[in-house]
Order: sequence, then structure tokens, then C-alpha cells
Amino acid sequence: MSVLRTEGLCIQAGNRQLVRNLDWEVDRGQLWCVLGKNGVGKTSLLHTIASLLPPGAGKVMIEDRNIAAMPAATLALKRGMLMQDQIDSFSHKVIDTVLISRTPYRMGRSWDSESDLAISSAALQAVGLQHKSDSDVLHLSGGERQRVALAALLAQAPDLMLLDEPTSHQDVAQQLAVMRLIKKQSEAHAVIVNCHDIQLASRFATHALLLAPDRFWLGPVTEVLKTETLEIAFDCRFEVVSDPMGNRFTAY
Ligand SMILES: Nc1ncnc2c1ncn2[C@@H]1O[C@H](COP(=O)(O)OP(=O)(O)OP(=O)(O)O)[C@@H](O)[C@H]1O
Repeated sequence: MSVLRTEGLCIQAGNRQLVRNLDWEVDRGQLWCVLGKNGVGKTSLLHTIASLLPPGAGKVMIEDRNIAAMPAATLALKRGMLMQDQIDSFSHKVIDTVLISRTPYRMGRSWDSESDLAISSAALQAVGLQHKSDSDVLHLSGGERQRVALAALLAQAPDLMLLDEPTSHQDVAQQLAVMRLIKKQSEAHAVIVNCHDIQLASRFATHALLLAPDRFWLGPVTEVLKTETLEIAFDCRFEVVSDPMGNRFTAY
């Protein structure tokens, strides 16, 4: 039984069909990168899988259960999402921001347990921000704030992790650190990452879903990320150089 299965999934934005008839399975041990040009529907796809948007047609199943019929409390244990942007309206501590993601485990308890605190502290340490634990979340840099959101997802530890451009605010060293951390997570969780960086996808992903306006390609990353498919999807030319750390693609 796959962690995620979509059957005939269609996604609409107004009158526009973004994704048509997507049959897709994602399992533990797999790290999928979703790629495609701006506006093709990557975020809409993740939001639909997270049950934040209804599908135009078809089904999203997590462990063989349709998410449309899943209670919110169950869904919160099954899937979690790092959003493209984090918006904070009020001051609060970094550690409290991470602790909120332990809510699905509280089962009626209104306080944080020692275990919640230990798991949240470990998650902050994993993203290199334990020293910011007591800082005000409003005082973080964009890259730090994004990694706090990643820590919250680690602490939530859902079976299916959805990450919308998790490296978009990270410097080059942190991009690698974040992707290594995500790769590690994919050993025990099913992971889907929206990604604009073809090199990072080629290096870290096991599988790719490449979206184009009227079609898509999905499968093992080396079969999907090829000059022929990328040229159709992005509407520009590509050259590829084979590299043990993942094929390197240059757009021109
Ligand atoms: N609430 C909405 N109502 C109508 N159209 C929407 C809505 N949200 C998104 N869209 C449209 O759906 C399309 C897909 O948007 P989406 O954010 O999924 O693209 P994306 O592939 O994630 O883009 P990017 O790479 O720029 O983040 C876009 O054309 C967008 O304008």
C-alpha cells in the first residue's frame, strides 16, 4: 500500500485545466521533485494533495483512504506541508512555532509534554537553529524563518511530507544542508518537493514529476529529467553533462 495514491486527479484554476488525469503513487523511501515552469500548477497540486484545495476530478488517497473523507485530526498526522511563504502576524518564540506542529499528538492535552519539547528542540537543531529557540519569530531572516517552518514539519513527522520550494530562501550551503535533511527524511517518510532547481532535483530526488501545460512525465529522476522533456516543459534549450552527483543541466 502506497503512502500517497492519486487516481484520475484533475486540477482546475478557474476555467484552466492545470493537471489532467494524474495517476501517481508515492511511497516511503522515495523523494519526488515536482518541476515545471511558473504557473504550471505545482503549488496547486501540493495544495490539492494536502486537502487545502478540492480536486477538479479524481481522488487523492493516503494509505488507501480518500482524504476527502478523512477527519482533520487524522489528516494532521498523515500529511504536513511546508508552505511557499510563512506569514507571521504576531510575536512569538521560535520554539513555540515548532511546538504548534505537535498539536495532532496532544489528544486533548492542552500543555506541551517533555517529549513534544524534546522533539521540537531536536528539529530546531536539525535545521541549525537551536540557538534561536527563544528568539522572536518576527526577528528572523527569510532563510531562518523558512528553516523554522521546516523544523515544524520535522516535528509534526507526518507520513507524507509536502514541501513547496524549501530551498527558495537558502544560501548555497544551506540549500545542500536542507536537501540532505529532506533526503534523510525520505528514508522513513514519503516526500514530495516542489523545486525550481533542476541540479538539486537531479542530485537528490529518486523520482520526478515534470509538469507542462498539457502533459506530464513521471518516474525515476534519470528517466524524466532529460533534455527532450525539459525543453518541452520549459520552452528553452538545454545541454546536459553527466556527473556522478547528478546530471548537470545548462539552459540556454
Ligand atoms: N485562487 C486562485 N484562483 C484562480 N487562479 C489561481 C488561484 N491560485 C492560483 N491560480 C492560478 O493557477 C495557476 C497555477 O498556480 P500555481 O501557484 O499552482 O503555479 P506554480 O507552478 O506553483 O507556479 P510558481 O512556479 O510560480 O510558484 C496560475 O496560473 C495561477 O494564476
